[in-house]
Amino acid sequence: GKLCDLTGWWENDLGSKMHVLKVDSEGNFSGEYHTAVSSTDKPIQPSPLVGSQHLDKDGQCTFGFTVNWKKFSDSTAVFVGQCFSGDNGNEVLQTSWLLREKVDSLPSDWKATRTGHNTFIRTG
Ligand SMILES: O=C(CCCC[C@@H]1SC[C@@H]2NC(=O)N[C@@H]21)Nc1ccc([N+](=O)[O-])cc1
Repeated sequence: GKLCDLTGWWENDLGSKMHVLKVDSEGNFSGEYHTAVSSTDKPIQPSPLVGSQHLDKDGQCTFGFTVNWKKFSDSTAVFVGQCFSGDNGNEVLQTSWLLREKVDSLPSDWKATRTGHNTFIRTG
């Protein structure tokens, strides 16, 4: 089957958009994350992402990437997931994420990490 190459534009169930610029021969990639939601009241800005994927021939590769929200919030998200080719050939990315916000002190560390999941499909 075809290689699962994450290059391109993706949209998730929250309406966030991800642009993967280029996947190199090692599976490393970079891009930009345009989140549709945030828990900071600062204006949302596109934020850089870096990640890596497997380049399996069956097209159902696993991957991970990190988003640094440096432009508008002192927090970091990591996503891990797998690409699945639907029956109609459409690719779906099933992901889980951890979102770490910066907290003021160690006693607040317990409440600093959120987790969730997002599904992404390619945008036209
Ligand atoms: O809000 C933020 C930065 C934006 C996070 C967007 C998350 S990433 C996982 C999920 N999937 C998406 O597409 N979008 C959401 N950081 C932040 C978090 C917490 C606090 N806080 O003060 O609690 C402040 C800023």
